[in-house]
Amino acid sequence: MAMAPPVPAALSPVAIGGYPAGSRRFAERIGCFPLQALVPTSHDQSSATAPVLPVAMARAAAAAIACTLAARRDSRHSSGRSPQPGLRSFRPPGSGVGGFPERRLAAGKDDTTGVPQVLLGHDGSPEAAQYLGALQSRGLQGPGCELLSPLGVPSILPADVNQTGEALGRVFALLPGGRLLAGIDAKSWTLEPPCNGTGHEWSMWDYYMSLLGDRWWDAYAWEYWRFLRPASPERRCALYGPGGAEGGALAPRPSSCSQESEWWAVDGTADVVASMLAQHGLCVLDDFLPHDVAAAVASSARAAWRSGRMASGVLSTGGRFARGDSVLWVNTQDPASAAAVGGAAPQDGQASAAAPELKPVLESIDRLVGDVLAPRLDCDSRLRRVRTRSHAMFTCYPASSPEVKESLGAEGASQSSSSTQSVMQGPALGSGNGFSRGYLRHLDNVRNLDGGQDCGRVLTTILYLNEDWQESHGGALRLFETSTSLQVRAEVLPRLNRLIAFWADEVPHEVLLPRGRDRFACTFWYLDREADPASLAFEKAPAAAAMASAGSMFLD
Ligand SMILES: O=C(O)CCC(=O)C(=O)O
Ligand SMILES: [Fe+2]
Repeated sequence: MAMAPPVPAALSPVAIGGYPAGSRRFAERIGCFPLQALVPTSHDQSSATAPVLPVAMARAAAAAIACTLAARRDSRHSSGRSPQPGLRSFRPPGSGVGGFPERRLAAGKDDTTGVPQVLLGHDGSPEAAQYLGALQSRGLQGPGCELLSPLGVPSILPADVNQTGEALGRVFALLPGGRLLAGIDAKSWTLEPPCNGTGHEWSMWDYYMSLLGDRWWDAYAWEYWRFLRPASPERRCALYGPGGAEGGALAPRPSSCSQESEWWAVDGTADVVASMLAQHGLCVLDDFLPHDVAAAVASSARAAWRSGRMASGVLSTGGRFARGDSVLWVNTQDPASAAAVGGAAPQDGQASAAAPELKPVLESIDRLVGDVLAPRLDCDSRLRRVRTRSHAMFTCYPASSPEVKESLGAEGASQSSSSTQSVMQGPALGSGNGFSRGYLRHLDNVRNLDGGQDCGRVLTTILYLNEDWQESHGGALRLFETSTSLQVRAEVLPRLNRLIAFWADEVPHEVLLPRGRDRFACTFWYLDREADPASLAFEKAPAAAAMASAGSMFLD
């Protein structure tokens, strides 16, 4: 992989634009590019390894922006109002439409010499002009910085948007080495990571993909890498112990409990496990089950995969590229009756196969949730409201071929000049065909997000099923902090008989690409809604237990 050219000192530390909180919907409305507009800054740990957006792509994206702006301008002129962002209105770059000065962009295209050269453009709005002026006064000036402004494109923003004071215009820039900076301009110049694992984010990338074809991946990866931050020292120390490595066991079985099969339910240990969930939003238990129980489930999952019964994971919104797993919903008993209601094919979440080996697993996980966690987290009303459990979902993330070019993975990270920074794998995407083989950052329940639907999921629990899984096999579950989307909270390898539990509505996470091995897991969700064809009553539900101890006559 080509190293990113050194960041010219003249460009640092200037940050351009970014999405202020709340502007995301607006971004969708005008079909903006989700690239953050920024220049590497001194506090950016990853800039040394941030890949360069390929020049060809930067040019394509810039031309696409210009085309979109021009198309809007034309249609505003003809219809008198601004159209919705139209994916179809895009004309391929190079067609010379849109009045974008290709000539000028070309001047920046082979600037890998380190001579600062920044080409800037904006949509002609006074705010954007002012914004650029301010940038220039902060160092973006001189012979290396050429202003392409205005482009003759009037502001695309409808008056009501201006009144919100959020979004003011648009600026884009082509930086040395082909970095394209584009974004919605706003009053705030704060740098904010672009996304928090929402469907909105995925729709944006869908849009982006429709503009850029397969090259969208470069942009995604670029932006991802740009913002990715390793877990904070405090979190690492609390989760893994001093000097502990990511991917290790978080709550190892104490040797004094070695004879217990449910060692985690023993009083002192149970307290540790519950406080881990309370403090960190997740808990991880190694040797969760007797080894042969876990091994039986693992072979059942592998058999399901080999038999071809697993189907591609389903997403309800956006993100055609977002997940690369195959899944099979299973139940402990013959699911035919649930699956074949009215002869219809089973829906997402409805079991379509029986896996009797799951019975002891379910009993243990129910015990963990109902008897260990719920009573100890009594002050957290989320667990008290749990009533049902989803069917179990077997997943397989098929191995990416060893030669998958992970241009943003360990190879890129190892070029980091910082010895304190760990080598971190790139985003959950396979390169080349633009499709994920992992699962891009998401939340299992988006109910806390603006306009997000509540799917009832409270706690996600996953049992991993891969014997001898090493770090070199990739495939970690990467969990992020809640509010800072690319700040890593923890990374957990999918080792056989490891159980993880985390809050479904609070912990964004992604599955990184497995390398050279298929990756198997079994997931259950605990829900705060009534049983339906995709879920079963959870007998150890804290609410039920409380009623039982109170001798409620309504308990059935
Ligand atoms: O398998 C994993 O580690 C996580 C999968 C996941 O995030 C999901 O299915 O929602
Ligand atoms: Fe998930």
